[in-house]
Amino acid sequence: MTLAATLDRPSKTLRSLRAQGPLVQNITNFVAMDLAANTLLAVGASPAMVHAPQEAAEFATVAGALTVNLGTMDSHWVASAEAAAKAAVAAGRPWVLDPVAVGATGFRRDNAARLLACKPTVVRGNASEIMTLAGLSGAEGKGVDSSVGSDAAVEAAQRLAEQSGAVVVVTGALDHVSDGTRYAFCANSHEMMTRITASGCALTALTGACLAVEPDPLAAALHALAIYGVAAEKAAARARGPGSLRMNLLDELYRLDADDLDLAVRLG
Ligand SMILES: Nc1ncnc2c1ncn2[C@@H]1O[C@H](COP(=O)(O)OP(=O)(O)OP(=O)(O)O)[C@@H](O)[C@H]1O
Ligand SMILES: Cc1ncsc1CCO
Ligand SMILES: [Mg+2]
Repeated sequence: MTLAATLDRPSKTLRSLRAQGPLVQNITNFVAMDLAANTLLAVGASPAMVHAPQEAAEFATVAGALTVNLGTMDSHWVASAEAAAKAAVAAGRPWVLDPVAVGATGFRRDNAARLLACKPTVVRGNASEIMTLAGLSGAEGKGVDSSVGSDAAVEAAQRLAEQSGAVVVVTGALDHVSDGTRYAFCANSHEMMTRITASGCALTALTGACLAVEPDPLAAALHALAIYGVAAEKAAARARGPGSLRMNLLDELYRLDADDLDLAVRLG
């Protein structure tokens, strides 16, 4: 399958990110805050971790995009996230849902259902999470990690996109994107990325940044995967292990040349 010409140039989105430096609000987990904020800064965006019930919704009307990650929620944070998501939608701002470990507990399933009802622009998760949200059983994750490969969740992604109206991203060895009608994948990445906690959560934050500068949500999600995947490959090539991979990932996101990106990316 050949990719539409509008989708196969992630350099355009990277250049827009650097030129516009979008403000991205993140209601994310305690583990991910540092990596997600540094990922956004490295590509040229401005992160703000704003979750207090007194301000989360107000801030969502000002930020270029919102991301909500259900990794370490409590009931107060869920209420903040729901209010912020509704405010973002009312203000015409895109928002991303990351349903961390949604299959693990009833609390997480309830939280994800409440947030899905607030119409996310993009849902980004691993294969177990996307299969659970699509109502397919048999793939309960191992806590926050997936128990199956991403290829097993392609149909679930399409089904969830149709059900929810969101663009759905499933990450893994191949990263898949569906809006229910259109489909694309990104093959760039490195297996060692699974040894860095919150590497998916940081990608969710980057997806928010891309949505703030690219109006087509499928293109924005795919280009976030491309930018992140190419940077991850370059970072892994020089890494001695997960510690230096994490450091190199931020360096490579910062250094990534837009023309090199289009040459290195493997999209389909
Ligand atoms: N088997 C794999 N081979 C190569 N890259 C992978 C593999 N699995 C995941 N990745 C990459 O790792 C990153 C995180 O994806 P993953 O599916 O692990 O997210 P996640 O489970 O939500 O992570 P976390 O919860 O730790 O934030 C993505 O960039 C993805 O492409
Ligand atoms: C390890 C962990 N636990 C809750 S959220 C999180 C970060 C990866 O999803
Ligand atoms: Mg995750």
